[in-house]
Amino acid sequence: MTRAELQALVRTIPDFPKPGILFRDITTLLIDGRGFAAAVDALVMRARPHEVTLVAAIEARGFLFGAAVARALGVGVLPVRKAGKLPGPRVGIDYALEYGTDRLEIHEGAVRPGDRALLLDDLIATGGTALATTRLLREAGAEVPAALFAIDLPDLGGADLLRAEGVAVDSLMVFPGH
Ligand SMILES: O=P(O)(O)OC[C@H]1O[C@H](OP(=O)(O)OP(=O)(O)O)[C@H](O)[C@@H]1O
Ligand SMILES: Nc1ncnc2[nH]cnc12
Repeated sequence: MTRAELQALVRTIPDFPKPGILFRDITTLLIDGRGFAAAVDALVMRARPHEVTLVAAIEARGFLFGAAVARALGVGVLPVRKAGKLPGPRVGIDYALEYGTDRLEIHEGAVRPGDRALLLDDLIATGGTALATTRLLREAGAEVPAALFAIDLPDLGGADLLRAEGVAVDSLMVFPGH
């Protein structure tokens, strides 16, 4: 499947969840068996050279790709969760979103010293989520050599911010504009 074919499976919905936001909806891609398989396969291909020991997937849409990619790589998947979901002792970080603020958490001890974590999410916009997750994982003792996204919104600058932190960033689809 070409990049254009994959891109055609993403629906754009204006003014969701707030006026002025062009929401890139991946549910249409997910329910298309060929599209989902093509996206996962392409993410796995990009992930392999980084030789990661763990996939860190960000709640909620990141879980969908993260678990599939981790299984294909033969490594574990670390759910990076929104505040209040994890039952045990946890470490967390607050961050700003394109449309609000939030907090992400992982369990204490979820990362082993020397782990090479691949950050995985459906989309990068301002980069607030990915940057906060990178810092959280690094503070917990992991290296974060690379981050992969199904979609990059380059005009919001998130991918460049993450690269400036020393993370290799790649994505399957690029949507210019907001
Ligand atoms: O680059 P940023 O500006 O930080 O935005 C990207 C994040 O926003 C969306 O998640 P959202 O918080 O809407 O949560 P969801 O996956 O639970 O829908 C998306 O899935 C990314 O995680
Ligand atoms: N424009 C957008 N579309 C879908 N998810 C997003 N997360 C942050 N910005 C987004």
